[in-house]
Amino acid sequence: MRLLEMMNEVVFNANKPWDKIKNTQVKDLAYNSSKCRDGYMFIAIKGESLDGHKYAQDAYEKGCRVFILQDDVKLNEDAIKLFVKDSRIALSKISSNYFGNPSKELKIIGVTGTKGKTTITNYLSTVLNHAGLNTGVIGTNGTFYNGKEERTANTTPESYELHRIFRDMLDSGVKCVSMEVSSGGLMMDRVKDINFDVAIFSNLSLDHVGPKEHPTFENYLDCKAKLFTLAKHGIVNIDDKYANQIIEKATCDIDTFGIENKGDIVAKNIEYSRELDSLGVSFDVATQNEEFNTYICSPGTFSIYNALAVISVCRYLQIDQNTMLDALKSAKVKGRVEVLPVLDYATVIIDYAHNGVSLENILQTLKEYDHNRLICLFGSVGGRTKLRRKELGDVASRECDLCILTSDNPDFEDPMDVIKDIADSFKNSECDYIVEPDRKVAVEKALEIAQDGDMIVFAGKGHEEYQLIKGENLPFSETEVAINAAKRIMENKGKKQLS
Ligand SMILES: CC(=O)N[C@H]1[C@@H](OP(=O)(O)OP(=O)(O)OC[C@H]2O[C@@H](n3ccc(=O)[nH]c3=O)[C@H](O)[C@@H]2O)O[C@H](CO)[C@@H](O)[C@@H]1O[C@H](C)C(=O)N[C@@H](C)C(=O)N[C@H](CCC(=O)O)C(=O)O
Ligand SMILES: Nc1ncnc2c1ncn2[C@@H]1O[C@H](COP(=O)(O)OP(=O)(O)OP(=O)(O)O)[C@@H](O)[C@H]1O
Repeated sequence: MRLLEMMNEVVFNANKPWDKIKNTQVKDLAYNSSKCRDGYMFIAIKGESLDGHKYAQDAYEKGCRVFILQDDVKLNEDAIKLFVKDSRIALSKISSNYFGNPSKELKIIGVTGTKGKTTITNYLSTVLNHAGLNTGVIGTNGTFYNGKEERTANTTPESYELHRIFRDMLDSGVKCVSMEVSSGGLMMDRVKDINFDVAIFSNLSLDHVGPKEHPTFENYLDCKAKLFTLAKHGIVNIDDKYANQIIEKATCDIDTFGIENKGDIVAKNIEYSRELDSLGVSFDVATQNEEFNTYICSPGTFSIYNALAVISVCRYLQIDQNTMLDALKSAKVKGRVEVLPVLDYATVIIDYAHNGVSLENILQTLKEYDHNRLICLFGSVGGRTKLRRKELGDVASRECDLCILTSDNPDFEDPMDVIKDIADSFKNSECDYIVEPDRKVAVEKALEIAQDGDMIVFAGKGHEEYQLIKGENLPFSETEVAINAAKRIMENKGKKQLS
């Protein structure tokens, strides 16, 4: 591709005369020197831990002759150096140009917020695909479209990856993209050159503030709000404490949703239902002109908010109402409040909740259903802040009847040290707990002690199919362990296996 085509709309100074730049061709671009090949352009980024400029020489040795730089670096005479103010911003524009600006031809819906991003994006793709709009998903669980699946390093991948994925989606017939937009992605300008059709705000609570993330909560909020300056239309959860601040910073028109009495669309007459293989909720949706009943097979108030976000998008995109309601009825997301129908006398749930806010949400939600004991199995990641262990321990010891403390990605830390920190929260609590560092044995124990009407939550792993131990992701499927253990238990009780 012509270098100048790639640099379209990028402001730069060059170390070479116009004639030389004008005729230069570039094969591809890379922001990591290890990915550089002969004829590539290298973009040097000043990162959180390293400075990409230090790797320019490495890129040169691999055959790069065009360099996008913020600072000058010493390179051989034949290197073309293009100086920009901010390399990450340049990366975004250059990537979009290189892949032919695919986001302009796709309908892109971005979801931001502390909780609910994965759930809303997946619900959206279920509904839109059901309505005949070929929809791809980008987020924490990876990238999915047309039967293709790709793991990505970030919830919101780097701009180069995003535009590459958009191009492939477009070429394979995708019309619409439902993507998670993390505050980190917004802070690092990964989505700067995306034309969002719709932006959604689910909620905001304290998270991702600290080293290598956001310096302050205000910065976290500002980054989330940025999405509403990149979109044509916004959809906001008006019941959230920070909704008005998001709306004030938005440059697009906004629709709102809420429960009971606020918002352009409102949920009311809420009823919970519990079956062996599902926990659901039905409610009426009221708009200015109409009212209709909705059912979703996910429990609690937060699921209603997630569904309202999806309903708002469908209304904006003019999706047929019956098609939408039909798809919402069965929309599920792997590892998000996923009910495993394995015991015929207790409800077993796998959920990704791995911080205080989300664990509190799921536990309080489950308590709204009739139950015997509420049992929670969980651990906390090793080698990270002890605050998360305390908040998880505090919430679980307050909300549950029994807890099973186990491992959750201990990495290089001794799982028993993490468990001891969590157990501190139980000192002044009436909640009993069992310690079992081996997560497989812990899951088996939890199912063995289950009684009639119990609700058992396996929290933390969600969709993850590994356990991070000593720097290595070792295969571990909580679902598989639970299904096998439950089969044995049902057999021993002389009962028919369920799944
Ligand atoms: C701390 C952080 O945010 N790091 C992100 C960042 O890496 P970085 O640019 O700081 O990388 P660095 O290691 O300092 O290296 C600087 C530059 O040198 C280059 N390099 C490095 C080594 C080498 O040999 N050659 C070379 O060229 C690197 O490619 C890079 O361009 O940019 C990378 C590309 O975009 C990200 O993959 C990476 O995310 C890491 C994996 C991460 O964990 N990030 C978290 C904080 C994050 O982004 N999370 C959000 C979800 C949370 C939220 O809601 O905000 C997400 O969207 O995933
Ligand atoms: N709207 C919501 N409000 C509060 N909690 C929620 C909401 N939706 C889901 N949850 C809870 O948070 C957990 C994570 O949900 P989800 O993965 O959809 O959020 P996310 O924004 O993608 O989170 P993360 O950034 O941790 O991946 C769920 O398993 C559930 O327990």
